[in-house]
Amino acid sequence: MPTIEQANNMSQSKISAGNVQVYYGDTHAIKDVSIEIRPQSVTAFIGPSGCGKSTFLRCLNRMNDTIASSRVEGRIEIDGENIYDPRVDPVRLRAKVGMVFQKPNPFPKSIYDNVAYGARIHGLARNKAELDDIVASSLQKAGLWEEAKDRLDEPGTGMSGGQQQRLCIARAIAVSPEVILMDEPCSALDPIATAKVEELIDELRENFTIVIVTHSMQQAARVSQRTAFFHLGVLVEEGLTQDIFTNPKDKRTQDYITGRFG
Ligand SMILES: Nc1ncnc2c1ncn2[C@@H]1O[C@H](COP(=O)(O)OP(=O)(O)OP(=O)(O)O)[C@@H](O)[C@H]1O
Repeated sequence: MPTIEQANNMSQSKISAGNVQVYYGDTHAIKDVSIEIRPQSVTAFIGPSGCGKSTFLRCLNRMNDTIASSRVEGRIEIDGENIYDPRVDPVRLRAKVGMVFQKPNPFPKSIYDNVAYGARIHGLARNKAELDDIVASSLQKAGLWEEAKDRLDEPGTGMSGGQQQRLCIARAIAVSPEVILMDEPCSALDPIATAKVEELIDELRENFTIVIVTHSMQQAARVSQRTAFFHLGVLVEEGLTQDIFTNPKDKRTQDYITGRFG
């Protein structure tokens, strides 16, 4: 029987993972990880290099399927649906669970076409006017409309690094995802662009469930409501961000947040 708190956690979950193992060939990269991720909030994954944060993040939209040597075991459900069910189409899953990467990676296309790309593939617009609306509203939600509206035909790659990352966020938003996974989205950005993306993450959580991998504990503290600390492939502890940073339960978390390793 789950405790009342566990039951509450379960009923509030957007993503529920149980006993997840990930292997790369013989390397056991994720060891028995179970976690509940809440909707409309930001969950940060932190931990020293190589602890498995990105590997676990990639499990949540089956990006690991693209790595031949990787094998995922255990249970991962989004809205109660097993995302590893063979009937699930990974392309549709990745529209529902979008991803933003470490380095901004706009397509070598115009700003407009970068944002319109996924909407076209998934047939989300019936005509040009609807596509225009999707592009405009996605750029607005990504906080990029003012900077982009007069240069929609220019290449996305001609924007600054911070603008390119917000363009990639607009591209992810354009296919109406429910979850956005971010793998160190600010690591290639300067402090001003980082602050803009962090502000954006805070706004986006009203409408999306966000999971962010970050090397920066300050960033985790600024943007997330909950934090999960990974070490050597194990999820050591997960909880309210303020508790993890001020009153961690596990000595390994304490050592990491006080800079004793990592
Ligand atoms: N494509 C891959 N093939 C083989 N092993 C991999 C692959 N990707 C990751 N690993 C291994 O899995 C483990 C976890 O790596 P992962 O990149 O998930 O960690 P991380 O915590 O995100 O690290 P970092 O913070 O440095 O990005 C490491 O031992 C790593 O070497």
